[in-house]
Amino acid sequence: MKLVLVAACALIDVDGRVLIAQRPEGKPMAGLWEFPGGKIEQGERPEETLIRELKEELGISVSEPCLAPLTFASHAYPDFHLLMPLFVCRRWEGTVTPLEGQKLAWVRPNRLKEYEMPPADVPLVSHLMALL
Ligand SMILES: Nc1nc2c([nH]c(=O)n2[C@@H]2O[C@H](COP(=O)(O)OP(=O)(O)OP(=O)(O)O)[C@@H](O)[C@H]2O)c(=O)[nH]1
Repeated sequence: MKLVLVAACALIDVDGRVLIAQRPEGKPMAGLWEFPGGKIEQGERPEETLIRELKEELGISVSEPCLAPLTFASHAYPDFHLLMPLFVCRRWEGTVTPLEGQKLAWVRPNRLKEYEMPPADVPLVSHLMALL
């Protein structure tokens, strides 16, 4: 089984809402809502992945001390095993902008269950509810 490492980040705004993004058409699991992030590339640390992905996907600058580890997902998909650390971030520079045509939503943690997420993400929601 292939192990896929992905770094994900829950951005949290001043009202305690969490940012989720909808996977665009044409990608696996299109239409599901997920945390911004992406695959950890060779030689990258998860924090570096997130700083890169948050810039590419959302146009924001995040500094490493603002990324706090919260929990992780370990989930067996049919074709790979996903290991995904989830960080939280409350401070960034710039305006969150959907640079890859994705839909974005700022959601209170107790309403995250109304958004269909990949199966790996479902157990993460209760951690966010406990935090916020
Ligand atoms: N970013 C992100 N990926 C997630 C989450 N949950 C989850 O199962 N994943 C899975 O982790 C992988 C993320 O990699 P990605 O976003 O870089 O991958 P992708 O499908 O866009 O592929 P590509 O980058 O090769 O085009 C995908 O298989 C995605 O379905 C999540 O909350 N955030």
